[in-house]
Amino acid sequence: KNLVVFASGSGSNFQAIIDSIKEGTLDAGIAGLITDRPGIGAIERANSESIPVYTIKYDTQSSYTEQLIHKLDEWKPDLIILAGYLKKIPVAITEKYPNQIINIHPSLLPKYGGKGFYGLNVHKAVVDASEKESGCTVHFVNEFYDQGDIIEQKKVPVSPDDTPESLARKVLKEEHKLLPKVIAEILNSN
Ligand SMILES: N[C@@H]1O[C@H](COP(=O)(O)O)[C@@H](O)[C@H]1O
Repeated sequence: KNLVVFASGSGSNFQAIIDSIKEGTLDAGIAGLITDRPGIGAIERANSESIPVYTIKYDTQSSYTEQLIHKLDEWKPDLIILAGYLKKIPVAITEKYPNQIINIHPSLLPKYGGKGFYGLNVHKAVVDASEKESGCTVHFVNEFYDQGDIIEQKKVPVSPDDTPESLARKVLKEEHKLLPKVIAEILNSN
């Protein structure tokens, strides 16, 4: 089974997928990594595994869509994974790959999701609201940020002395377990 991963940052979730394949807990291959910016940690991880990388040359929305259609036609994914990818997926792609695109988000959606909620500011909002628990969510991707059907969530307790940084570390640890697990479940159910 063929995976295509999208990332915009350090790529630790991408690495969790690579490690699960190496450990044999995920029976799949990674056809390629798509990024919207150069020089990120995810690209270094791909290079050390000789995984092909495509960096989008973003000028117009239509060329963005065309580049994605072209690359995905070439790499023929069975499943597309957004692992810390910040740019919106065009509706032409979500319609072409219904229930074949998943995203991981570092909160218990629908809380603290949507435009503007990404990275550390999610955890800052959780701590500022004195939430007792947070967590992470894997969901299908549709044309609205973080609003596709929820597939699975993992809860993480928030302790009174948690900072956004310490909470982010706790949640990221659970993300690295949840994402490969959900990918395996989807591939096994197809
Ligand atoms: N969408 C969010 O962005 C962060 C990316 O981390 P990494 O996978 O690039 O290390 C993760 O917390 C993920 O949930």
